[in-house]
Amino acid sequence: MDRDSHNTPPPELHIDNLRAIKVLGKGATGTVFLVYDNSRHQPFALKVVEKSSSLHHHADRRARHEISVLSRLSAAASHPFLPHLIGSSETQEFIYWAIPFCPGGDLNVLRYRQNDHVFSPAVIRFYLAEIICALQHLHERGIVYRDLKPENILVQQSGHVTLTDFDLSRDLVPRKSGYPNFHSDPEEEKPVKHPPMNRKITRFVVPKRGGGNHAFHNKKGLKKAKSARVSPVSRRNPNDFSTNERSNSFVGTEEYVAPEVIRGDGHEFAVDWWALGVLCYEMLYGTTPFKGKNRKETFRKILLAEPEFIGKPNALTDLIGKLLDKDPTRRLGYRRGASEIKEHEFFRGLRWDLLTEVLRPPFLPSRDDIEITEGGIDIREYFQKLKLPASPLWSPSLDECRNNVSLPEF
Ligand SMILES: Nc1ncnc2c1ncn2[C@@H]1O[C@H](COP(=O)(O)OP(=O)(O)OP(=O)(O)O)[C@@H](O)[C@H]1O
Repeated sequence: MDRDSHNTPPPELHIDNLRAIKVLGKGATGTVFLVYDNSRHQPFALKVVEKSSSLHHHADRRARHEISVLSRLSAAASHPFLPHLIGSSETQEFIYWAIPFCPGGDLNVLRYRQNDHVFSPAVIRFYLAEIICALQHLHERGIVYRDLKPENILVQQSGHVTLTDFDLSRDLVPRKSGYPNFHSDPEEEKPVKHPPMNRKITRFVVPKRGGGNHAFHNKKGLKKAKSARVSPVSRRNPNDFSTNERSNSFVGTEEYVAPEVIRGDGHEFAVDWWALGVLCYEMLYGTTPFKGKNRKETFRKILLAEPEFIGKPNALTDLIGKLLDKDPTRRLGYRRGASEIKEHEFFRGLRWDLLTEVLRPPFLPSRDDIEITEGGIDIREYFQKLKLPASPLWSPSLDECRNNVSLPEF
């Protein structure tokens, strides 16, 4: 996003005029605050990225990329299961933008609240249907999401879902005919080996061969990402940032990464359908299908192991199996995109056109979730305090720590 393409923020969206009610979450790049705006009489979520963050290379570029995706998504009528950009701005220190607040938390938190930490097939059907519609909307606009996981699926006040976090998304070139795809790239990537890493801290990119500022060579000459989580934006040189190349960057959250990404074959929209299969499996069984003791084992399983299903095969396990086809060209959704998945038996009888009309989604957030605290948090001060050496007089609240993961450099 260039500076001029920013939506001009309304004056009340200036960071110095905002007081946050609480920290909603912290991700690898940003801190998300709940902000109550008097003039709008409704709260919104404000994602704030520190430009100079020492933890994240090119945090500003990634933030701009996310804003630009959000503003594209908001340009025409916004999609009911995708966020729209309320406004964005920047100061010398921060880039920040506002999106609607989702009081229901994310699907991971919601799953943990269920008995046995799993959702019923009926609930899975509802959420999957909405996620498929959101992905379809992105794919039709040439955007591959690349970061589908329960933590990025938020529940709106209405109980419907919204996808969040677009900084790893990428533009692809549609095929001349049929479902959009990458142009094929004859150059093949070698498999990349990675040290073990925990799921919570695993979003990473291995750059396309020959590129990438943060790549380094290990003893075997294989490139590794220096940072645990470097977005594709930071990997691209300016000429790369166009839409006309197949991506060989390595992106995603370890347990959700598609086999073609690990193989370095270049990847396309089908990675989102793979991740949908993993998500569906996790919602059904409470664990992801290829989880190993460490990253190496997880990747080995992703490449070689078949998902294990418990009990009798049924429409849902059939759907998962077809989404988890290791060959992306045979994977459900590869040929005709979301339409192919919507036609699967698991969704038989579902009125896709009436999804938004469902008045009683499986879970409705309670209205009392928003407590407006006196005074609130001064956002600038919040970041300043983070820079101070740990003091017994001030420490982030549990809420503030919830998603605060440290990122090992390697
Ligand atoms: N609109 C929203 N409403 C409520 N909570 C939100 C909203 N947006 C984000 N959050 C919370 O903030 C957390 C971090 O947000 P987000 O995933 O966008 O940040 P990030 O830095 O890009 O994270 P990641 O590490 O996944 O890249 C989310 O997991 C979620 O808990």
